[in-house]
Amino acid sequence: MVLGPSSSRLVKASSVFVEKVQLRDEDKNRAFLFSSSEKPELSIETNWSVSSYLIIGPYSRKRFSLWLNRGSQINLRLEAQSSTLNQLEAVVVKGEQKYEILLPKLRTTLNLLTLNEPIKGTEVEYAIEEDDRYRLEIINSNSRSVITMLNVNVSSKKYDITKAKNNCSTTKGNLDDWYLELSFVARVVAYIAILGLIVLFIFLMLKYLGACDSVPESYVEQTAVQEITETHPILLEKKDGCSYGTTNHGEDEDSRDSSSSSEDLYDDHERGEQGVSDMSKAHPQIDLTMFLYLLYFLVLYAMTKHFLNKIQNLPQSPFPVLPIIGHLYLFKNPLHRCLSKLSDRYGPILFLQFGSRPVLLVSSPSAAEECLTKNDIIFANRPHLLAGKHLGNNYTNLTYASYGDHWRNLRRIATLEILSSHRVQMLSHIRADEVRSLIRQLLRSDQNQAVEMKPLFLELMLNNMLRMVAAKRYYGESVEDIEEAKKVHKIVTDGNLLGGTSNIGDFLPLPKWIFSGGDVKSLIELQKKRVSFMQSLIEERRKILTSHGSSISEEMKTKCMIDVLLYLQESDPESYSDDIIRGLMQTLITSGTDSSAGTMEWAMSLLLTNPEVLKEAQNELDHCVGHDRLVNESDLPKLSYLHCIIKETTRLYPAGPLIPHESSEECTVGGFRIPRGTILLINLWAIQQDPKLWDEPTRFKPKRFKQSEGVMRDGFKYMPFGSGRRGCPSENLAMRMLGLTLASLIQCFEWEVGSEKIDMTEKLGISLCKANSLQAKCRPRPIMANVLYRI
Ligand code: HEM
Repeated sequence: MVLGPSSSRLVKASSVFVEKVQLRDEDKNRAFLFSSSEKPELSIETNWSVSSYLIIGPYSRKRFSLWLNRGSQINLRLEAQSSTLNQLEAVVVKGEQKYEILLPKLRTTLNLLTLNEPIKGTEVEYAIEEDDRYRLEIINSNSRSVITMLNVNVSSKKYDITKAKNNCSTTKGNLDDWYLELSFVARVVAYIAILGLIVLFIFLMLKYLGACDSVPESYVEQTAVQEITETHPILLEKKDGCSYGTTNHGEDEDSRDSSSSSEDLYDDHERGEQGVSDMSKAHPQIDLTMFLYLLYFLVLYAMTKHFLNKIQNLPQSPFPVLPIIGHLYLFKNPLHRCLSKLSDRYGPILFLQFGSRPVLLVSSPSAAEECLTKNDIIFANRPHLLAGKHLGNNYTNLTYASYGDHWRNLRRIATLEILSSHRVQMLSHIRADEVRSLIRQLLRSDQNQAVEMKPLFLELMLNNMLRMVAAKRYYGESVEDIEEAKKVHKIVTDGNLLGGTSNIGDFLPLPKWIFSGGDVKSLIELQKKRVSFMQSLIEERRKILTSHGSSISEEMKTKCMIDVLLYLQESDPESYSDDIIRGLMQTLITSGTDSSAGTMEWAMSLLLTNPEVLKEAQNELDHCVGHDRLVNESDLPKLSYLHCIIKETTRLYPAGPLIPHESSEECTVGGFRIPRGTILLINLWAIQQDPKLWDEPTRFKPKRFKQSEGVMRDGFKYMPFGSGRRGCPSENLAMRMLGLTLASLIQCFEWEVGSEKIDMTEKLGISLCKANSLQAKCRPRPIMANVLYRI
């Protein structure tokens, strides 16, 4: 919670439910905590003021959060050079979740000192009408940084704590946000007592309904009446007296009896109908009983689960958790956004139940750090899901394998033999070739027609990966076998589609075939095709290598990944079996194509919606590379603005917005107990757009990364490639590919939006991609004509 200098905040906690309140003050601001059985009066008034010099960058803002109670007054005074003052603004924003900009009570302009350039001031005053969090924002709309003097004068209303009992301490005179943490220890006894009362209440209700319920008996009786034949009603009529024909009653009665048979029949028919209508009344009662039983069961289950979580010291969990489906009823697509909302509401460490599977949802850098450093090995497993079983070769592929010797061996081969800086550098000609081929394709396209970008980026990445893996390209120029290309395209796109879909059967404690029979069939079919395609590539390379016999050169042995691995297979057939080679090929092709192609598409979409950023990137390229040659990979370190663009794109649209891991043993996160076998989801998307960590988090502002050039991580608040043991092994390759492609497209073409507005809707498959593909128009830049002519 936020506090400010000399302020007080009232927190209500019922002593029935709360046993203890703890205050954590990690920044050592020193805060007092008082407890009182009565609500204290808001009657103390204190004045405090702070003056501070601020340096605010161009088009940016500085913010400070305070807690103010109703009746407080806040006065802000800004002083700055007169030429900048008009573009400086101070506002107060109210609210913790929903923001509301307050209007000042008073606004005056002051004439102050006169130096070389006169310093002028402006003053605003606000009256606070509600206890809430308030954010002071100083907005600089100048195109240059400004130095400003900010004076804050607050007349603050505080609660009178003279009648309070316990306390602990503070005072700090600057304007930093003050975050304290209050935790409430639940009074378990109170919860159990209430649970008992609810159970008793439901039980009594059921009992009461049962006692009043003569329906079941009459229901049976009436059913009997309804089933008998025409003569039976007369028999029934005599049931309580004597048997028919042996009566002692008088004649009248006899005659009435005999003559009344048809009436009785009619009466009984009516009674029969009565029975039917009673029966129809009985149904709602039965339904109600069933419903109450169900409700009783649900409440009991949810409350028991809730208590157990508290008793077991598990993190907070949204209430209620339902039997069988757990919290699945809460989710909708896209999952990362939905989970982010849950974290906003319940906190950054949440314990969820995806059907029968426990899930730890983490949405803060500190909790992510705890999972990926202190508990790195414990969380180094991946969750076992259907896709991993069928597409991951029974969880033996690098991405799906559990942490252990097998995974270590695969990871070693991938990082040393395939994705090492040396090998990535050696294969730079492939990337350059493929990017040039993309440019040629765009040059041939109709300039008045919009081009769909995603298929082009996918083909670029696929050709690139297939050439690295098997020295073979499948698309575009100089590809003869179109049918084969289509087949490969389908295998890869189906893999992206099915690999990214979560199956409900993964989470329900029921046999998988009930919910995922169809999905499993498609996964098995697809995997068969993938295995046969990968094996055919291995055989092709094996044939080429054996045909060269011992005359094979060092250069040939390292032409592509399969060659390197087949060569290693000779000396260590077990570590480099065909199975392992196939698995690695599959992993690289699947992990490498969609993530990078998707990021390229996001980056181009963002550039087209922010033409000033595109222009600045083009200027940088013109300045650093010029117009006489095409940009190449060795230029990338000089292109710092382009690097910021890529970082900002992966901040807003990380290819893996939810990083999935699983715990192999019990551990603690944020002081909570996390059981073994818990799926960990780090909501990277939520962390990278957290308003507490990022200024204007949803805006595309590449310059925010200007200070951290060259690095692709900022602690645990920005890590698009993950972190720790299971972090992406291909960051270097991906960054080169992204950098070279975007730089070439920006250097060679002028870009325009293809349709009126670019739709930025997200779709979460194997990676986070655009729901609707980007359509863009491009014209070759005349200034690059000489280069493009030769390309
Ligand atoms: C923009 C491009 C990319 C992004 C943003 C990205 C991001 C990620 C992330 C977030 C993870 C999970 C990290 C974790 O679990 O902690 C990951 C894992 C992985 N990535 Fe990437 N990736 C990209 C490109 C690539 C490429 C081009 C390849 C391969 C050629 C690749 C191969 C892998 C593999 C094999 C893993 C699994 C590692 C393991 O489980 O041990 N990625 N990536």
